[in-house]
Amino acid sequence: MWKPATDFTTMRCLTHQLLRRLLGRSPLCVPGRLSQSKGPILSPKQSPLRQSCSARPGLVTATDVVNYWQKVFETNGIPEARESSEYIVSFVLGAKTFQSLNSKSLCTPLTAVHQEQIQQLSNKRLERMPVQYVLGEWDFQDLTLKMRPPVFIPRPETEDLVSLVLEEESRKCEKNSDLCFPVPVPHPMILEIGCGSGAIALSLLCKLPQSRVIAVDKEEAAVNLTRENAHRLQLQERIHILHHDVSYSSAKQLLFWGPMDFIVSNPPYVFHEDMAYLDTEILRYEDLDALDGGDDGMRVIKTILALAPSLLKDSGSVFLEVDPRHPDMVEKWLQAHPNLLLVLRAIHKDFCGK
Ligand SMILES: C[S@@+](CC[C@H](N)C(=O)[O-])C[C@H]1O[C@@H](n2cnc3c(N)ncnc32)[C@H](O)[C@@H]1O
Repeated sequence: MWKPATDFTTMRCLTHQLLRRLLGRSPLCVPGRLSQSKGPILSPKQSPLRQSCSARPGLVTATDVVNYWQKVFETNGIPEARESSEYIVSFVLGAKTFQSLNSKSLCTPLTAVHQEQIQQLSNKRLERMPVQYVLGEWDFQDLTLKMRPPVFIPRPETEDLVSLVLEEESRKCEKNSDLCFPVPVPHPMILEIGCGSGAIALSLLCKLPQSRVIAVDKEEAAVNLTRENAHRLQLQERIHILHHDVSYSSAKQLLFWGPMDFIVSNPPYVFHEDMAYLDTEILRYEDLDALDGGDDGMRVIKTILALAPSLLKDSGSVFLEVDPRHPDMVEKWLQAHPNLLLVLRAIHKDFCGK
């Protein structure tokens, strides 16, 4: 008889602690009440760039421009002003980070074209557009993924979720090789429910070269972006991307590819009443359905757990990213549904201890 296990793992981090760890990475994981946006105080069109030039009179360097836009962002209450400015300037100069620009690039006067590009991108940030959407790309694990509103921007704590699946897979392989007569381990089949930009699915495919992934999302924009990212990364051969709204009756459709070794999901899990307190960046630009988990944040979690017994292999596991309140709630829910034969096997905290 199969005995699926459920691992509960990291949860979306909504603390300033995270901001400290993330400085320079994501402007999105900061908690925040809906800010009272008053619009720009400084108009970047009245740019005092020339005054801030520390190269030759009349010329501006990358450092000047970063300092200038940092001030503009700060004056206008844009979170992570310095990081936003650095990301935009380095992106336009073809670098990932400001720190990676060499001293020559930092001292060379910027061209008018570069200044214009920086101005255009910075104006988007002034509208509270997340830096990831402003740049149109972002890194997740070792991958650079295209980003496009309103598809959910992958958060750094979700990298922990991917690592947990990888650890479980390598544990399984080790266990098998310890056997006197190791059996050939079949290539892992993974189902991701709610793939968004494809961050989890594509990272797993990259790290597990024998694996296959079925990536499902109910939003066409998400499915299209996952497909685009899969092609860009040349991973399209091992991924099936499905536009489907997963419900209690999805088992037959999802079983088309056979039973799964892993179901992984970062589902919408924000309690509905907390939605109004999310950052302005999120509320204005991201698909709120990607975050809103209903009254108890469990709407999609329950659907996944109810489907898991029919979709998993005997030794299969479910990995979910959840809110800190959810593990207890899930345990109670599983106790109330003993017919599912699911066991809550582990709870992992994310890198900021939540
Ligand atoms: C929090 S986002 C996670 C996206 C991506 N996995 C990541 O971690 O960056 C949740 C995703 O689940 C999708 N989703 C929500 N409910 C769904 C459902 N019933 N069936 C399929 N996808 C769903 C949303 O469209 C969204 O893309």
